[in-house]
Amino acid sequence: MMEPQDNIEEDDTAASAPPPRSLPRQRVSLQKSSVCSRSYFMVVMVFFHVYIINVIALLLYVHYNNGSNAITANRDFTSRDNSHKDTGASNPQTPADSGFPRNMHLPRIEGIRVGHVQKVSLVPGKVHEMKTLSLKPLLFEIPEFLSEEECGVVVHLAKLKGLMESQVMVPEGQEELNQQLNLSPEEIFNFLDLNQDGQLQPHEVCWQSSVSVKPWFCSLARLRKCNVWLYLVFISVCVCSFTLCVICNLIRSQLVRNSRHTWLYQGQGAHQVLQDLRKRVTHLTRLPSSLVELSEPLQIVRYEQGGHYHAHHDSGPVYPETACTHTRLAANTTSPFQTSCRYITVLFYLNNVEEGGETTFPVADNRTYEENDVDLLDTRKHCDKGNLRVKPIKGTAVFWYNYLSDGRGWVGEQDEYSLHGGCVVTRGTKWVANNWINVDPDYQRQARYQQFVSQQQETQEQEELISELNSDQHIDRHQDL
Ligand SMILES: O=C(O)CCC(=O)C(=O)O
Ligand SMILES: [Fe+2]
Repeated sequence: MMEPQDNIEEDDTAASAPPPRSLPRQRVSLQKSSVCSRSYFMVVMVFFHVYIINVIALLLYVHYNNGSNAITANRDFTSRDNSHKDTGASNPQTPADSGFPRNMHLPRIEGIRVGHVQKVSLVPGKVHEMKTLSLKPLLFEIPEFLSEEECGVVVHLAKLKGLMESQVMVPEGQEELNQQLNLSPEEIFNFLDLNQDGQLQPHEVCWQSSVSVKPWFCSLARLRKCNVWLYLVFISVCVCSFTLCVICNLIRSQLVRNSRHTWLYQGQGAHQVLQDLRKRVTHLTRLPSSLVELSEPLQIVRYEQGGHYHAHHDSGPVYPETACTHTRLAANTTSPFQTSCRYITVLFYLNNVEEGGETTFPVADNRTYEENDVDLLDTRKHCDKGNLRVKPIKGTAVFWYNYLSDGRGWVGEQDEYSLHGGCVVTRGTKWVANNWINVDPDYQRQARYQQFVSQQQETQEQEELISELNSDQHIDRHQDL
């Protein structure tokens, strides 16, 4: 664009003939127009560049917006609208025979109002009463869910199987050990996540830091493992010395939980009481049996006198990048974040506790949460300040939803009000059992998992049939406790 102007000037200077009289005026006007063209040119260029920058910005915006839409679409995948398509005809991966209907909706029991009692039929010839204890979380109590004998059988089986410490003390020098072991962030996370719910509660983190400043107690833990006699000497010293006992209690109160537990398989071949219990839970929750059957085994917990479980969520929040422990195998994901995706907790009381040991829901129905300054998570100190406490009565079951509904019949966000814990057992022992129903908030992942399991079962059945035919021997089913 500069060239025409230059040419004009060159043409002017090249003119060798004496300039006509009008030339100076013409030259002045030429110079004027040159100045105008330059500013015009500058303005045009500025506009041109602004235009180009705008176009690039627009393109970048569209590009990234599409990207985030993809993420949103991925998240929406958990919604029923999408799952209709994704698990339906458009998804050849979800077979009709995987026990996972294409339009599965999770029924959710209505609480109506606190104190509302509804009759439920769980076993032939008996009607149970189910009382709404709170709406946030949706929490119910069912007295006589188990008979006295059934409670006895479950406790007996747990004793036979043997219980392990629910939370072990952490040895000192943990960091150096980590370096030696070369633990990945995921492994360290799982290690810190004492209750394995996929998230780190303040107590879990606090416990780690308290360990580092109390090496003396860690030595106690080591001695306990290594030398029973030395440990007994320590225990005697603790019993005799008032000061030491105070410190012991302090440390115990810092544990997230002070209990022992074991797991009991409830599938084919398990004790009839355990199988019956699972069927009853299916009726109670009104969930598809395939979901209940593929959930965690029954967890039995024993608290000695002084035992507790600080307030916690049984399952953590689920983001698109969070994997569920139960569907992980089939999810084809390498996400370091995982949670147990326990949609429902059914808690059974297996004995009557002499004193204490209530299950607390400190923020249920949000009546006192805002006003309280105290640490409501501390079930040793502040159980009485929580909103709701359930007294453990032998045979009673309580159950609640750890997740809200997504409004379309599937699992939504974590229900923060489902925070709960076990108050300290002040006299006697406490036996409880947890039946957790695992559902992946991502419908597609749950579908793939169920498909995966049914394929495995088919292969196993085929193999069993072949080996039966080959050896012509009867295969005894494994009788698992
Ligand atoms: O012991 C209780 O009352 C509650 C137990 C509990 O929350 C659990 O085991 O996750
Ligand atoms: Fe719990």
